[in-house]
Order: sequence, then C-alpha cells, then structure tokens
Amino acid sequence: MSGTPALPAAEVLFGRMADAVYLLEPLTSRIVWANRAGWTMLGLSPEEVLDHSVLSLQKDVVGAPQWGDIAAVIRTQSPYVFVGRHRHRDGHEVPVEVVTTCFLLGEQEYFLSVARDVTRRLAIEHALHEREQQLWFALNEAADGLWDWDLSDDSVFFSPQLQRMLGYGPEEMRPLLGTWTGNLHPEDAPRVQRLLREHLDGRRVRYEAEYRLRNRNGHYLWVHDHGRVSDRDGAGKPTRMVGMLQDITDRKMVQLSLESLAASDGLTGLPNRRHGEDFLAAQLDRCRRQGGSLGLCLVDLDHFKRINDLHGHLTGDEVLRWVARTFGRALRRSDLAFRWGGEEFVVICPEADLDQAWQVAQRVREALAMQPRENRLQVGPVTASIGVAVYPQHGQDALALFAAADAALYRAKVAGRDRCELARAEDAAAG
Ligand SMILES: Nc1nc2c(ncn2[C@@H]2O[C@H](COP(=O)(O)OP(=O)(O)OP(=O)(O)O)[C@@H](O)[C@H]2O)c(=O)[nH]1
Repeated sequence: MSGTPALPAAEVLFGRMADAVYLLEPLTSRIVWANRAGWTMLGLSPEEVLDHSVLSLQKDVVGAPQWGDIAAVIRTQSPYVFVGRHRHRDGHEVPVEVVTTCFLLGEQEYFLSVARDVTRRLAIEHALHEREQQLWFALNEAADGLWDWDLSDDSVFFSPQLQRMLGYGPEEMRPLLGTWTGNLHPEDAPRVQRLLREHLDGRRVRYEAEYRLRNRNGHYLWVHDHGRVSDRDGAGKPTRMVGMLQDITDRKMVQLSLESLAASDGLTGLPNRRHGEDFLAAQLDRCRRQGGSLGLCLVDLDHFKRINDLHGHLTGDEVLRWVARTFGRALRRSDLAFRWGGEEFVVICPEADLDQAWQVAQRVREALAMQPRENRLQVGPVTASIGVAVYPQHGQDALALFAAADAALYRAKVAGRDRCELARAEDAAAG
C-alpha cells in the first residue's frame, strides 16, 4: 500500500477522541493512519507513527508469523479484542485493550484498531485483587470461622479456620448444609433453625444464635453464630447467606457455672435459699390457681455446734455435704430440698397433703439417723428435728407456712430432738 488514503473526515471525527485509532495495512501490520491520541500515546509525531507497524509497537506481537496468525483471526472474528502493551518512544510500556475490525475500502482491505489505555483500570483491578486477597486472608486466619451458603443447592463453603475449629482436616468436612444441621445439638436445633428461618423470611434483620455444635470427635463446642443474606434473586428470594462462627466454649462454661453457682449453695451444691424461695412461690401460685396442697419441712440438725466444736469446722462442712446427699436418697423426684442457711434445710413437697408431707419428713429423719453405720466421718450420730407445715391448712403464703413449720420445729427440739412435729392450727394463726 502506498500513501495515506484520503480520509479528511477521519481527522475531524477521531481527532478529539480519547482512544487511539490506527488504520493498519493487514499484510505488514504497518500503520497507514493514526488519530492524535494514536501518535501521542506512543510519544511520536504524526509523521513518525507512519514508520511503525504493530510489530514494532506491540510488545506482545513478536515476528511476522505471529502477526499472520492474528490477522487471520481478525478476519474471521471481527471485532477482535486483544490486550497487550504498546511501546512508548521513551521505553515505558502502555497497557492497552485493542479492538480491531476488518473492512474493505474499495478493493483494499484494512484493519481499524481502537486502542484504549487501561493503565488505570489495571491498577484498580490489581488493588481490588490485593484487597480481596487480604480480606480472604483476614477472614480465614481470624479466630472466627467463615461460612458461605448457596441456597440454590444447599452447598456451603466452610473456611479453613472453621474446619480447624471443629477439628477437621482439609477436605474432610463435606461442604453441604447437612454437615452443619447434622452436628447441631438436638436440644438447640429447633431454636437455631427457627432463628435462621425468621431471618430468611425477613422477620429478623440478621441471624444470630448461641448453640452447641458437635466437633469431629463427637464433643460439643459452644459457638456464637451470626450471618446475613447477601444475595437475592429477582423476586427477592434469598440465594446466598454468609456468616461467622466463633468458638465461645470457654466463656460459656464460665457463664454456666456462674449461673449454677448463683442458684446453688456453694458448700453443699443444693439449690440455695433464693432459688428455693422462688420455687416455693411458684408452687404456691400454682396451688392457688389450680387448687391442691403442698408440704414444707424445716429441717434443723441437732447439736451441730457440738460437731463443730469436737471435730472442727471442716468436718462440720463435710457433715453438711453428707446431709445434702442424704436428701437425694430420701426424697421423691418432685420434692426440692434447699439450704436455708447454717445447719438448716428446707424440703418443699409439691402436691403433698398432710399425710404425704409427714411421710417425707419421717423418711428424711430416718435417712439421717442411718448415718452412723453409713458414713465414715466418725462424728457420732447426726440427727435432725423437723417441723412440718402444709398449705392450705397451716398458712396461705410462704411467710405463714415458714412460721408454722418453725413453731413445730421448736416443739420438736423441746421434746428431745431427732423427731418430726406437725404444725398446729394455732401455729398458723400465730404466723
Ligand atoms: N461447719 C459449719 N458449721 C456451720 C455452718 N453454718 C452454721 N454452722 C454452725 O452451726 C452451729 C449451729 O449452732 P446452734 O444454732 O446453736 O444449733 P445446734 O448446735 O445445732 O443446736 P440445736 O439447737 O439442737 O440445733 C453453729 O456452731 C454454727 O457455727 C457451716 O456452713 N459450716
């Protein structure tokens, strides 16, 4: 091809264009025309650019045979998109995306290439990629485990950290929703599933739950789990949900033991006075609403001071623990024994009438009296005096019942100890 084709309109049309435009001679790849952006991108003058070809300017096209191959593809796949690097006159490279079309002008075939400088785009892509890498690193290496649930097929990505948390090696944990649901603690599963469903249905802003999850060894970890729907389909139906799982076993254990400490007596492990009073109040409430009776036994160890004095306070403590264990043997499942304070205990017998409450008191007294043969404490007989009061005969509320039982207990002590006494009508009136 000789000379530049007469294209005056092209100068006007393409002169102000931001993208570089080159008209190429297909056989040699020589540039036969370029717009302003075309020659400035290469650091050349309008005349100098005509001395160049794709082979001299494109770093990624090496040699005529390769150009021949590319030209063949351009002819069949027009427009052809190519990402490469242009060589600037001063030596630096300009990353470009080139879109080339093939066309005929009269008898002559031409390639028209539009090259866009993609330096900025690549820099952004690179930065995004870096950020994504960092994000993944942070998510996977953080103490929390990550999960990513595809609702369309119930596949779940469990992050390496999540797998490690549950004791699984790489590739061991099946990436399915069933792996998670199958390891939920049966007592927690209904609540957790409900919370999840409520979030998916849009009734909860986010899903959050604390529950037990079985690890690879079959032990349960306590976990804190929270997540959100991240993608929805055109109809608004959730298609993807992501979340984080944290192992909170240590914290939960401390919390649970504090809770049980708060409700139980530190020395004997029996429910403490606060818990016992709450229980009594609830039972009395039930009696009032539904009718029925309830027995209350006030149990006071006899001459306990003597045990302390003779054998020491630590042995006294040991005796109190033994007494607590004895209740376990003497009581019905529905009865509750709790420590009232010092060497005093209370037994609540829900739904017991006078006779039944009396029998419970006798059983407790006898079980304690068995002690010399059973225990190894060598403190001699440990006996108790017990005052028994019954709702509704001896009192309508906890205060009145305690007063009546206390009066009966006093009589038991006076009468010689190691015995049970039933409250009397006048005890109720005195309360
Ligand atoms: N070892 C020990 N002793 C306790 C505890 N709480 C109270 N005591 C002791 O229990 C004793 C109760 O003494 P008292 O109230 O005189 O009653 P008692 O000696 O059992 O005489 P009675 O009137 O027959 O019951 C005191 O010596 C208290 O120090 C405890 O937690 N551990």
